[in-house]
Amino acid sequence: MNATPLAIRCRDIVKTYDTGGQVVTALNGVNLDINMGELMMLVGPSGCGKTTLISIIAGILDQTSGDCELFGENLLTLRSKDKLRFRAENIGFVFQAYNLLPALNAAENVSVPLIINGVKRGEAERRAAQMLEKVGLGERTMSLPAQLSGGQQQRVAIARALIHSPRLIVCDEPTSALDHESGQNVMNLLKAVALDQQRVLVIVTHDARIFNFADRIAEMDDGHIVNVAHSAAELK
Ligand SMILES: Nc1ncnc2c1ncn2[C@@H]1O[C@H](COP(=O)(O)OP(=O)(O)OP(=O)(O)O)[C@@H](O)[C@H]1O
Repeated sequence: MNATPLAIRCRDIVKTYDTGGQVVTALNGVNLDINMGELMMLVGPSGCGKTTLISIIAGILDQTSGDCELFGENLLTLRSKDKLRFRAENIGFVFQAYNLLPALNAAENVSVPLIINGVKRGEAERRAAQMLEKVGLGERTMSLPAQLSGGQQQRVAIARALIHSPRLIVCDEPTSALDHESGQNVMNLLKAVALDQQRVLVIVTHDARIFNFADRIAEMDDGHIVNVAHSAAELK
């Protein structure tokens, strides 16, 4: 018996984009299992399909064929309303460009996922302030994004991704806009605050400086997974 429950199960995933008669095959038969409690990195050259794969895992894109299950749920079969709710409850996102709302202060930005999930504004901002404390920004709850450094903005984005306790945290190039030290801090934070046996982290990155934080690294090329390594030393 496998003691580690499966968080993500991808089987024979194919994704084609049809752009005005020209068909691009972005994923060409991807098979991948990711366990609960695991930090999985997806690496590979530009255009190999990393963003497409995390978008399918997170239910933002539908695959052309193949099966993808997230926590035992096949998102393709959900009605769009149920899928939106499932995503809002279960997934947190962290992006390279932080994607904070510039007119909202840090606490307001962090409270957004709670408000989307029906929590009242006052309660949401109280919990957001607590989460900002956890990521070391307790003093900056009222700051606007423009008043924060890149590393601080990324910590606000992490607080926002975690505030509603999602089981999947998806990060697209979370450290590539940061200097080495801020990148290491952000990864330490993600590993310490985000990752436990109830959650799974999937991180798309080109940043070799953070490969050592991964439990496994899936290498992609030309729409395929070509290798799954347990450390940077095993990369092809
Ligand atoms: N919306 C789209 N319409 C048409 N083609 C697309 C679309 N999105 C991606 N593609 C194509 O699909 C392939 C995979 O793209 P994808 O963005 O998933 O790769 P990636 O590995 O994330 O690249 P990068 O590291 O540059 O972000 C590429 O050939 C890309 O041009």
